[in-house]
Amino acid sequence: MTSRLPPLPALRDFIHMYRLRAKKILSQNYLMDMNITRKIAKHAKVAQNDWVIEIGPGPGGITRAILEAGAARLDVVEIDNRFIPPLQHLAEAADSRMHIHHQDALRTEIGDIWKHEPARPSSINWHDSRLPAMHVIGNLPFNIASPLIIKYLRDMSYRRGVWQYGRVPLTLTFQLEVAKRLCSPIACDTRSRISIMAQYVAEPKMVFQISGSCFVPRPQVDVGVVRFEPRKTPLINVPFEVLEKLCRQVFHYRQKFVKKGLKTLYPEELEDVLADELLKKCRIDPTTTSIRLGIEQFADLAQGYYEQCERHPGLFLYDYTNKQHVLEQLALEPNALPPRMPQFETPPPETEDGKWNLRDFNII
Ligand SMILES: C[S@@+](CC[C@H](N)C(=O)[O-])C[C@H]1O[C@@H](n2cnc3c(N)ncnc32)[C@H](O)[C@@H]1O
Repeated sequence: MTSRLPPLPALRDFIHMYRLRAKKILSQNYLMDMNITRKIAKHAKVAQNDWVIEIGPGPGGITRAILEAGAARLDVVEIDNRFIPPLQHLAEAADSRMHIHHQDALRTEIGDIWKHEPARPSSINWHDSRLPAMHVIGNLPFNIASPLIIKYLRDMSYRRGVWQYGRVPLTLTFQLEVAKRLCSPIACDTRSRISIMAQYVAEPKMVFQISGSCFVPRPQVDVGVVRFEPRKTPLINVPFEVLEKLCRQVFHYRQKFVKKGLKTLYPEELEDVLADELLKKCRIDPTTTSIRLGIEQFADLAQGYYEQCERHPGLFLYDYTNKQHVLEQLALEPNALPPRMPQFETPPPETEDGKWNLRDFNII
């Protein structure tokens, strides 16, 4: 079922009416084809009465599609003041369903937007198979897509922001190369830090691709639309920041033996001992490469590295590019130990015999 909007000027006319020339500095590439914007809303699974936050609505192509799909409430976050009048035009047509936030998405705590809204859809327990009737959607500017997805994955891992309400799905666009990395399976050239960070806490799926020629102005690259469904239980049990640091160093030398990247986690005097200890404990061949490591091996590495950081205060703060870094001094810093793992309620057993295995997830 769709919700009709009263007659509005066509998107193209909107652009002319409000003189909306794309600004390169804000990576503005508009989607003018309503068939594509409706396809995004459909793949995001927006249903009648759902609540949605849209990042970077611009002239409002996806915004219209979300309203047409029947969203009961739509909050849009847009940084460029030139879009506010056309968005207000749309909001008036949407019969108080739409709310505009003229601000920077990178500085916006999207979880706060609905905090004091009593009519908000019910929260749903993370272990429930159902998802809350809420969505985050955006055709993101390429220049903020990466920091924003990292922020959202971190919030998801801590079940904060909109994820305090349950496993709210995210549907975002990325340049195709980044979309492929997010969804990359093991042993592919596209496998990278972001593949692990996205896949341990969510199930990212590239739902369709959009040719660059569908955007105005046309970007140099094609685009992938990725839908992230948060996992009931993350596949790796260490704080987000610890995994992020481990992955950054492990993927530092993609073509080299994994040990070379791992060594950059430690000060020179400890690098061989601690890298060997970790590899041995995780039963990982030191001559393998990072792209050949499965999520299960990352889970072991992350757990082992976390324990090392607890045993050697200051290690978590160590940065091999900073020549001033000395472990004894870092150990005196207030945050010398890694962050604590957030405590969530124990998940119910996944199978009849109460056991579950990472191999049940087909991404290893
Ligand atoms: C690629 S355009 C997409 C516009 C529209 N969603 C569409 O599909 O046609 C990205 C939009 O994000 C906005 N934007 C850029 N940086 C932003 C930020 N930090 N916070 C919020 N919006 C931002 C731009 O002004 C622009 O409207």
